Amino acid sequence: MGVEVRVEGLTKSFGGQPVWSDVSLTLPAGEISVLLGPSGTGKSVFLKTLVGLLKPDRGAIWIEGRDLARLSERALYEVRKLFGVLFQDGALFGSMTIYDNVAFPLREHTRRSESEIRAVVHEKLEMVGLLGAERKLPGEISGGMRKRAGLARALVLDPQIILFDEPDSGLDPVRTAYLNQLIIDLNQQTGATFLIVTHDINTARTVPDNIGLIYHGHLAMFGPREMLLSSTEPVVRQFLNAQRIGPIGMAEEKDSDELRAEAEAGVELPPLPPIPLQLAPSDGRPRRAEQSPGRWCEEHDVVPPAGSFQGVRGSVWQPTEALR
Ligand SMILES: Nc1ncnc2c1ncn2[C@@H]1O[C@H](COP(=O)(O)OP(=O)(O)OP(=O)(O)O)[C@@H](O)[C@H]1O
Repeated sequence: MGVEVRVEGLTKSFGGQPVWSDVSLTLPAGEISVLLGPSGTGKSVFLKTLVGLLKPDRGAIWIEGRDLARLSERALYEVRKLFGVLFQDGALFGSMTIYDNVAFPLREHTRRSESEIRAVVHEKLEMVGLLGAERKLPGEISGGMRKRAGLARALVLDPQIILFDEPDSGLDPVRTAYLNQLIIDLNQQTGATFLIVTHDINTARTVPDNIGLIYHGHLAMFGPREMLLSSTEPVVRQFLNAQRIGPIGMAEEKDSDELRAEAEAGVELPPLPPIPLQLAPSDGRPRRAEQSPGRWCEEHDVVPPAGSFQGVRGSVWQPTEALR
């Protein structure tokens, strides 16, 4: 089962320039959370700070009673084993086969024999639908397969927390749909706590249990999926509708003159799109943190956007098919 990650008042700057300040949120154990935000707002920096690759200026990251921000390098080395990270491009070693790439953390961090390693590597490659590709080099497989290989490598130490940095970047919509289903199924199988950084609105709307939005150096919002998807905050509406109208500009934030001009021109953001159903696991069982659709809205007296919670849930993922 995954572990809770509690972030309190986290601030990170480079050369005196804050990337984001005072970020507080809790990733509930075993749930899937998504982090959204315009480009350059520091989402990757946030993931790197969580895993201890970057040190925050202030604040705490509580995991199992330990504050990662205050641990020594040695203690951090141990805590890092709780994490699996899927970097944007899979971050595979180009000269190593897929098998050796996936085996790498086991050879580095454990004393397992080669036959034990083989069993784990095969198990994880099977989980991501890559059995049969072991002898290939990263350059010989597609971008989607490289991401799967990166994911298999992220899984070999049985992490409690898995961080995904834009898993869908560079993938076509069909591959993105396969990958999203794989993410749901892996969460179902492993019970680990997932945090996904993505720009894909469809992923953000259907995959997570919780959503956060970083904007203008702060965490604008973080909470259950329905809270964000029904929010009337202009920045949320603009982002979810992929509009130019609203507070987010080309170079991050629009100034007050630009916003006034928009208001005077009478341009308005369109209403929020309907809230879709969450993706369902392929095993036909409910998601680990399943809530009935519309429950959060009902409990908080929020009227969801018209047409919400309609349609058919889920799809069946076939690993062998995904390889082709
Ligand atoms: N090691 C570093 N040293 C100095 N500045 C850095 C470092 N890493 C990131 N930055 C800066 O921090 C800011 C946030 O970068 P980051 O890559 O986290 O944004 P992002 O939200 O993930 O962007 P995108 O969505 O485009 O991937 C950028 O201005 C970047 O130049």
